[in-house]
Amino acid sequence: MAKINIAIDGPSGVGKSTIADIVADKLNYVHLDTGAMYRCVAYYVLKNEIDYSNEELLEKALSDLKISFQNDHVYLNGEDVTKEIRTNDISMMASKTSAVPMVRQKLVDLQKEIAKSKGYILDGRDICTVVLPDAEVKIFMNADAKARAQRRYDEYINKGIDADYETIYQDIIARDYQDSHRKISPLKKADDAIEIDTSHLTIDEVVDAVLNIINKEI
Ligand SMILES: Nc1ncnc2c1ncn2[C@@H]1O[C@H](COP(=O)(O)OP(=O)(O)OP(=O)(O)O)[C@@H](O)[C@H]1O
Ligand SMILES: Nc1ccn([C@H]2C[C@H](O)[C@@H](COP(=O)(O)O)O2)c(=O)n1
Repeated sequence: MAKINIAIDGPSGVGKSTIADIVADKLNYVHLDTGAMYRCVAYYVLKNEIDYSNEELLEKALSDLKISFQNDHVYLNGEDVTKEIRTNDISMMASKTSAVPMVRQKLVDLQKEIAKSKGYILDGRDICTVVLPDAEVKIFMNADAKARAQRRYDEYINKGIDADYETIYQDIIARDYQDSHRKISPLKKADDAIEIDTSHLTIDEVVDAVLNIINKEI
């Protein structure tokens, strides 16, 4: 069966990467988690104490970055940063640095290059609107902020990570605001994307809903 490209956007913690991973496995597609790329930039900026408002310093930093994915692991200049990029500090910094035009330019170009051929599922904030506006399937996943905070809280507790529901909820609200109010490529539903509200759906139900949409296209 001929492969297509699938674009998924949505706010923080809605389940984009969980669903994209499962669907990619079922269809034998490649999942590209674009949020992980923005997280790598944030990690590099924080680790090297780079003033990202200084264009010269930022340009040099971006030219030094080599991001790669292998077996569900994320590598930054050869270092496995899979766990390190998932902290709350990195989430908040990624939301800030992703609003900088030079950062977006570099990562969007890379993402477009990677998904030049078919068989990719990309998830992020601007995939349907900017990165893959011609994708055959475009989905906007949404869920109530309280449901998203509860899921993230449960995830941390299950992993044995200390967590406070109220802090997670406030961070989600802050990140939603930043990601959807920035000047360049803000998070928004593309006019032609199909919206799925996952607030009251299980992971399996969301996977089924996504597969139903895809099956109409392939
Ligand atoms: N429909 C669902 N029902 C219950 N839990 C879910 C559902 N979808 C995802 N989850 C859980 O919610 C958490 C957040 O999911 P995930 O990391 O995939 O979201 P995301 O949209 O990729 O987040 P981010 O944009 O912050 O990276 C995970 O613990 C995941 O297992
Ligand atoms: N296509 C994308 C993907 C991510 N971002 C920004 C905004 C997020 O707050 C941050 C981290 O992403 P996550 O891992 O939570 O999906 O990166 C973006 O602007 N565009």
